Amino acid sequence: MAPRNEEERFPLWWNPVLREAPPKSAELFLKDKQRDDGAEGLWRVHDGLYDISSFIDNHPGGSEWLRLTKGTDITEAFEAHHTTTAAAHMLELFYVRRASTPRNSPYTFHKDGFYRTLQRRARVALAGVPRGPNFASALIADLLALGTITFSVLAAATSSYSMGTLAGLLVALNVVTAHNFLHQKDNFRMYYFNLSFMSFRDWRVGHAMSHHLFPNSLLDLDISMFAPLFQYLPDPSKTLWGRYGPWIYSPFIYSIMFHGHMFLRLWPLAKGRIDSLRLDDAIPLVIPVSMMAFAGVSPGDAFWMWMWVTVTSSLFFHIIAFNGAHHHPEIFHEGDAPRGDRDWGLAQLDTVRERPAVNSSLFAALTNFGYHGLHHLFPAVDHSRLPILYPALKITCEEFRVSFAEYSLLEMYKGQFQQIARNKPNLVPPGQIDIGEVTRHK
Ligand code: HEM
Repeated sequence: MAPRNEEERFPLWWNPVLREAPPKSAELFLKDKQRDDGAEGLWRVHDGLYDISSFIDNHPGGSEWLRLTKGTDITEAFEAHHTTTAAAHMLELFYVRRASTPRNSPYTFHKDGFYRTLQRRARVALAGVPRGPNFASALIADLLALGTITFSVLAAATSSYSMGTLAGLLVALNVVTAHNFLHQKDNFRMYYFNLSFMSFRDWRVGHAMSHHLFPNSLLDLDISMFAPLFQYLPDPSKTLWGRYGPWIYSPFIYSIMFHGHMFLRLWPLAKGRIDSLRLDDAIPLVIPVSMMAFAGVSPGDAFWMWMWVTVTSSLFFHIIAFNGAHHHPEIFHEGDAPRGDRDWGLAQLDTVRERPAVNSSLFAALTNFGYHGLHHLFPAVDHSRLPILYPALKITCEEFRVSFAEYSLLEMYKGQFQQIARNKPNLVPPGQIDIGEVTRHK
């Protein structure tokens, strides 16, 4: 197939008529969707409008998913989060009418397409298997949370900034692990995420609804929120500084990002908007309060050690997160020629590369965004259960002649910076690779 022409290539998701600027926050992302999705104040799934107001508080996944998404098209979220057919059957009870506009999203979920085929196989593989954490997954998360507090207290007690750095590493690993839990039905381990000053609530929108469902596009907040500091899309208008500056300033920016979240948490307070704060926004205080309570240090000493733990954890977390599975010059980003088949599942695989080193154990996967392709395809399934789905993924990839490539950690680290430097769109769509080149998961 010949490379697609300019009009077909760009924009794929981004409709400049509808939006003046990419969304920069979870709030804006939802507002844009409410305006653009043709959901008419209800919930849109494919071309149907549904009023699920009466179901919000009974939703087995938790009420928040539905409350947050009122007035938007939830097709991708709905398809990806349910591994049984129960939700689809239940949805019919709430049907109101057909939507009057076509869907804004380019993605499809055809009955015999890649994702629906994989979903059917995944259902068989997961029959009788709980979707939530197994013992090991829960234990890893709990021990990391406990380790975070223990080492923070030890750092304060010994006034050791090396110990504080170790505590920072544990916070970072704890937060990446807690990310597994915020995708699932409400559970207490999702609160571990907030120890970092980030909020699991914001991540349920900015990460679960935006990045996960529209990866590497302008609707992906992980892309739009960090521009112009980190410009991942292959935009020909990038400046030399925009392309190569991150090679110099990344570590500094990574280190202060948690403080950025702290500022965002405190900003409503400064403006007297106490009602916008939730009880779980106070979770980061567990660290300094534990330092004072168990190490007996003064509030001032606890504060400075806490700030150090926050800086180091921010650095470690963002090294892991930014250099994860999505950015490399060979991976599809909006602006590149897209695959002709707009199946949602294929779009996930086109924007992810697996890293065997972080798929080598459950601990490595939980703390480094491992099993990433499957995690995107089935976000509500605990990481400990995902390996069960590899045979289904492999067969489906073979059937649809889809490559499922694996890169080394180093390739991905280098690739992330090379991707920021890339300003020319790839003209050859994903899916043009010969199946013989496919690297398969064992
Ligand atoms: C924004 C859209 C939605 C999201 C993100 C979402 C998320 C979730 C999550 C995380 C779970 C727990 C899954 C598990 O433990 O395996 C779940 C379960 C469930 N949800 Fe939703 N949900 C959404 C919309 C809906 C809607 C519209 C309905 C039906 C009207 C629905 C019905 C159900 C049912 C019946 C279950 C339990 C069975 C199953 O997991 O398949 N959900 N949902």
